[in-house]
Amino acid sequence: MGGRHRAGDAGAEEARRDYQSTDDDVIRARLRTLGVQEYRFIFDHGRTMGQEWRLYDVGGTRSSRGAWYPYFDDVDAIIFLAPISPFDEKLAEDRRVNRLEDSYLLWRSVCACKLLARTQIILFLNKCDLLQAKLQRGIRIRDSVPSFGDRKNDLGTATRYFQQHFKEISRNNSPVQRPFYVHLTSVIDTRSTAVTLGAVEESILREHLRRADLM
Ligand SMILES: Nc1nc2c(ncn2[C@@H]2O[C@H](COP(=O)(O)OP(=O)(O)OP(=O)(O)O)[C@@H](O)[C@H]2O)c(=O)[nH]1
Ligand SMILES: [Mg+2]
Repeated sequence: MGGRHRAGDAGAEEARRDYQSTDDDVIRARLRTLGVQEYRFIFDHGRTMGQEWRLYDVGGTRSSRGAWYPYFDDVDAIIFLAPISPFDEKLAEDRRVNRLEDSYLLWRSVCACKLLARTQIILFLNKCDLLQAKLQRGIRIRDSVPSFGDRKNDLGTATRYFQQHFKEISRNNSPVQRPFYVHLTSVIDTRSTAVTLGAVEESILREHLRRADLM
């Protein structure tokens, strides 16, 4: 599978040569993740300098989820991106399903997965910038999420509320108790994302070393 993806990447590289895109263009390019993308990289600074990291980006649409399982077997950590701005939107693949509800269900099945019982799972509550914009436009959460009730319709209250919900799902469904790692993110903001990823790198590394020590 790796070979096929690398071949695909080579094509994309070809196309990029004539066109000098900025990082921001790349980040905002409206590309859906199709299939599983593998990225290998080596940090040129920091504690894991020189070590290879492998990152697999798996598509989140319902039809892509079946492809995840083989990757769960031997993984140090999972970064689960849950977009929290679409609390008032439906899935493209099933117009009856609220996108936030769908993220809750998916989060629950990842937390409950026995293969991942001892895997570190790091939750990114993502698209906070878009959530903020929606709230500023006056869109009320409780109109789509009745349980939100009379709480203040602001970013801090909303993120705390959603975070609490994800935390409870993790606590109630994980086969073995696990720490709850969460970050509020807007991944188009490269500077703050770099800080978040630094913390994630540290945390994965610490866990990796702790396990190596136990073995
Ligand atoms: N404003 C903003 N846009 C974002 C953020 N994260 C992703 N996007 C944009 O949202 C669009 C769709 O990306 P994602 O929602 O990550 O979806 P995807 O990776 O295609 O979908 P799956 O991997 O299948 O779940 C892209 O144009 C991204 O640049 C964010 O935090 N803020
Ligand atoms: Mg994606």
